[in-house]
Amino acid sequence: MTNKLHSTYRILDASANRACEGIRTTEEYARFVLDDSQLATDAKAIRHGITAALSRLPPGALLQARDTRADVGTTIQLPSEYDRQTTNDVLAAAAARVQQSLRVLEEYGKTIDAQLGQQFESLRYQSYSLMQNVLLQSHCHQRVSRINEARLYLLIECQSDEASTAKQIEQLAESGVDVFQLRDKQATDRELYRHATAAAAATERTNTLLIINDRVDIAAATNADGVHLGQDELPVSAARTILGPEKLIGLSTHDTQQVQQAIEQGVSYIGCGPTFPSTTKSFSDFAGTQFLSEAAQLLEKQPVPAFAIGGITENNLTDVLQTGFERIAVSGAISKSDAPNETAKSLSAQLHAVTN
Ligand SMILES: Cc1ncc(COP(=O)(O)OP(=O)(O)O)c(N)n1
Ligand SMILES: Cc1ncsc1CCOP(=O)(O)O
Ligand SMILES: [Mg+2]
Repeated sequence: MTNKLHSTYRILDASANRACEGIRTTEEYARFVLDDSQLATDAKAIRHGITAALSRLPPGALLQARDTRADVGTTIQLPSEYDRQTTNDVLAAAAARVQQSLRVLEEYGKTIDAQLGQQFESLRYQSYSLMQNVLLQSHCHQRVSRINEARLYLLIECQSDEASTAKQIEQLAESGVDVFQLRDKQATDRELYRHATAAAAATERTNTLLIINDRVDIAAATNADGVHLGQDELPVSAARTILGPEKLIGLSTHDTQQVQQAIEQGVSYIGCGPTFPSTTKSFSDFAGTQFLSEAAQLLEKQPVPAFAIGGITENNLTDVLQTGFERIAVSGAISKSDAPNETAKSLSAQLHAVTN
């Protein structure tokens, strides 16, 4: 074997191993984090495709060329290779590894035979769509687990400018707010769009969620996590058509029949109320704590995250918790407080004390 061919085989061997390891890492994520058998099967098919492509080479050629002890690359390590905080960091690193190594396989493969290069090119394209689907599913999965874990949900308006909206989110996220809903009935479309864009960046930085009130279009056009709909607004199915499978859809409910229908429509969460008279919205009828108790019972058998809403404050939170609800959505309690961050901390602590 010529020296040139020997080096090429070493490159193909190392890159095939890296690609297969990266795909295997993705496959485990699809299988054990996402519980998605189709994505796990797609990943496996790409791994097998790599093995099939390499079978065009003389049997044992790659193994014979392997010389790990003489490989100068095994000792080159960057601090970033050890920086993995979450399973998503692992997935992102694996995705980058797969794409780089398939490109290397494609380029060096071409020097051996054009068809080998083509096979790796096709596997690289397959890996792009696999990674895209896994990442989309992973976003969706993260949103669903965040809304499940959320306890304190805050409705906010656009502040004087986008930076102030973002700052408000950052401070209140630090104080325990898990979900922010941008609800501003006065803002123009352009203002709403700009503030939603800034708010989405702030919720991403703080690992919280951003929901847009009423406006499916703004939720779709920005990086928001979803939309909140009322009973007279766009049907859930229509919002789902616009938003696709990965965004959250919340629905307001005022009686148990609406709760049952919301569950059947596959909403991501529900708002239940109004519970008490509110300082930010006026109502003629109140579903009250009786409705919360009935809804809590219904939700025991068909769990969907549910947030009690309407006039909830530190003073009446115990009445809400007694109904079996463990999540609340508020506006006035925090936005009209003299010390919004302290109020948010106190509400969050009380809510977490119930479930911990
Ligand atoms: C979490 C949550 N629950 C209920 C509502 C009320 O929504 P809706 O009935 O559509 O009324 P408006 O907010 O649009 O006035 C909500 N916004 N959020
Ligand atoms: C939008 C909305 N829907 C029911 S109450 C309410 C306003 C927010 O609630 P509060 O200010 O009373 O906490
Ligand atoms: Mg509405």
